[in-house]
Amino acid sequence: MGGGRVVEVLFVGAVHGEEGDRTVKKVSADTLSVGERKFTFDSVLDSNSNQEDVFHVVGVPLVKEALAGFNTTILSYGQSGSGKTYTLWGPPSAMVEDPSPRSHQGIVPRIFHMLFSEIEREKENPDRKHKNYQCRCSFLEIYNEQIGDLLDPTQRNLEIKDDPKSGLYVENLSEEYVTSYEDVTQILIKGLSSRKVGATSVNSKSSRSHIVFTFIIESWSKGESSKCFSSSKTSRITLVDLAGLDRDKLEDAGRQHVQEDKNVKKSLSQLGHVVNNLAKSSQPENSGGTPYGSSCLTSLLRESLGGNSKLTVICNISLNRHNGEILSTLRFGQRIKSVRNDPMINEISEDDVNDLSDQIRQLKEELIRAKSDVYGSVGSKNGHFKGRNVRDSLNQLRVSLNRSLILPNIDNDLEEEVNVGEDDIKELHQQLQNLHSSCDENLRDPSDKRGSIQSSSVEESCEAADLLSADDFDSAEEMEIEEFNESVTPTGEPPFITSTSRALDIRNSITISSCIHSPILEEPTLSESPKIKDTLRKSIVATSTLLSSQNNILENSKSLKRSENLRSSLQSSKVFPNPTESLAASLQRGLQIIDHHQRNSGSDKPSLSFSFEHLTLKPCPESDKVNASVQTSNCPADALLCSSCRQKIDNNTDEIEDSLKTQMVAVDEAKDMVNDLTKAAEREKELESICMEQAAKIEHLSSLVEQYKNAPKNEIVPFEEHKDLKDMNENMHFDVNEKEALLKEIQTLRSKLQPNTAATPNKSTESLRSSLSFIEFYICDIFDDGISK
Ligand SMILES: Nc1ncnc2c1ncn2[C@@H]1O[C@H](COP(=O)(O)OP(=O)(O)OP(=O)(O)O)[C@@H](O)[C@H]1O
Repeated sequence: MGGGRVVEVLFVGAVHGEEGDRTVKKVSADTLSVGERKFTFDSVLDSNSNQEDVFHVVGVPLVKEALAGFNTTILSYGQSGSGKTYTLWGPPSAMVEDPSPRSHQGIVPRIFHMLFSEIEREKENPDRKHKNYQCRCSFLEIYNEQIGDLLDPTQRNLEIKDDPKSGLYVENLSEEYVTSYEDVTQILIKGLSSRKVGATSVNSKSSRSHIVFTFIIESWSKGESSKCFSSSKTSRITLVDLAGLDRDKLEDAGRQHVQEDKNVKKSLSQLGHVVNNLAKSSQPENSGGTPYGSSCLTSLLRESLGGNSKLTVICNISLNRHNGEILSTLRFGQRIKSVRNDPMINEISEDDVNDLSDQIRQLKEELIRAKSDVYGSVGSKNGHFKGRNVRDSLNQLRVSLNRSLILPNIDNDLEEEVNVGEDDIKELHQQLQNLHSSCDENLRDPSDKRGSIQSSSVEESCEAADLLSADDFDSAEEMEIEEFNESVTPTGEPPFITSTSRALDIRNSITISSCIHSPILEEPTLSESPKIKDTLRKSIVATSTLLSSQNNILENSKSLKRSENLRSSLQSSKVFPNPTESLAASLQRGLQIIDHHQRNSGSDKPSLSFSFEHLTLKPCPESDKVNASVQTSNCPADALLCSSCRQKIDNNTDEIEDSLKTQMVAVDEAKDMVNDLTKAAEREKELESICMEQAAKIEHLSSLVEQYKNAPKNEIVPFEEHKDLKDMNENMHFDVNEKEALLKEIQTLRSKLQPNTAATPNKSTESLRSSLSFIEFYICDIFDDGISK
């Protein structure tokens, strides 16, 4: 037994005679035997001892402990008629007597006689004249599992309430302030006279209820230099007289008696459960599963059993009772002896209060600042980031990241096509007509071998070109799809999707299609732009989206500018007399259009973008054109190009694929970043919640300190509130590790935004870095200047 945990068990009673074949004997000052079995307690008193002896063993230590600031409890336990009431209170007639060794006065009046004597002595002590006491008491009984007020018998069936500040209390239980021993004895007499009594087989005035007398002492020591007090102590004395069990049934016991007996038995059984549980766990912190709430008695004794109180249990036995009852009482004494309580001096010093007061003032100021920062209506103290909070910033960050995630998606690149305007298309149409004219000229030269080879094809192409008009573009996309489907080979591969066409396909702006449906096109004579044939009208693919949004696009100054650029690009194109050269040039222009468009559209979007500059094809030298013409027999798109161009396109396709891989890496990084930021947002939410909790604590602490500092000294402040102050003070601090963790998160995010991070666009990077800086600022603001200590 140590660490301030004290459970004293005394044996009090008439120890004499024999019970059956077993003799009950006091063996020593702390041991008794029942037959061969020995029981050791802190003290054993027999019939040779009187009330004064019991008081010296139990009462005197209690008074000293109570005045020192400890909570104390006496629990009187034993079978009916064993002397519990006699030991505690004594006969009513003796209550008003002056205590004397010979008096039958119980230990309770003796305790209060001594207590007030001590208080008076303290007051008269010139060294301690600044010490003041206030005492108040209550008296209740638990009868048939209902709480009644013994000082106001009209108050029946009172309820136990749980207050977060002061703990459990009995609602509406009257309290009497007392200033003298006489005051207390009057109250004891009044309360005891109201107690339910009845006849048992061994006690004509047996107590039918458990009674609890509670006495609270508060003291203030004034400091020499202080206007208030230097320390305050509060202690509670709890005196419990249990109803006794009567195992012998009275023959004429009525229904009421049976009910009383049943309730007494039940509540004592639940007390035994609680004690067993506490004895097993033996550590207050392990008493979480203790069934205190199983009865009114155990609920009210929560602090006395395993809590903040010094506990004394008086086990009364009478040899007139059954052997089993004696053993039962002794076993209870043994079990409760191993219960560990955790008593402490309930004191609060002026320094504590001043510290708390300062802390509260500081916290209040910081809370106001933190609130204004969190909710952002007035901005931070430095005037930065007005009207924003961290979550807003994170949301913006997330939106920015999402944009970056979407734009590299190849499937969505159709948007790039949309920006080709109607005028651009018309210009292209004009370009085709020019090519058509060129084609006609070639046809008119029969001496040109290449021209004759090309003739049928070109004728077909020219027919196609004739059919091409601006209106035809309305259905261009649909036709493109149909054509593409038709051109898929039995192996499932589009026959003319070469490396070049794949590269173009990626850009989705120009599609090179072959003329496989025309036998003419089987000839290697395709020397014009692929737009010549009707099915090739879709060589420039204008999506329906594009057409439907033309007006909007044209109204947009940027789009208009792009259109103008495109137009001038097209207008500057010359018509090539040679069909192959013309085709190559057409391809080149198409690529230039795409390139130009990509660069322009990329300039106003913080998106990832491809550079197609490296894909631009130059017109082939004349020597290569002849070869190219020969190679067009199977009409694959790349077959229309020279070998060096093809090689270049192949290489470029690889570059695009590499570029795509890079974009995918960037997408993954961005996704990781979003995840990280989501976590950071959740942390920020937790931080805000901590702020709110802190606010509640501050409010409460503030009211408590104000109460202490401003209340007149003759007012009573409940003890629980002192304790609360201490507890809250201990829990007041923020964990500085939280700040470090948050800043580390920010650092990690920032490292992902370094300029060398693959494919992260500058504009987005700047935005992200700015957001991170704001979050970092916010965290430092909260922790460094704010609530942390
Ligand atoms: N040590 C003692 N000296 C003289 N009389 C005693 C002593 N102990 C008990 N008595 C008397 O025995 C009777 C029963 O005692 P008491 O009422 O205190 O028992 P109890 O344990 O409180 O019983 P119950 O549980 O039934 O209320 C009383 O009349 C009391 O005066």
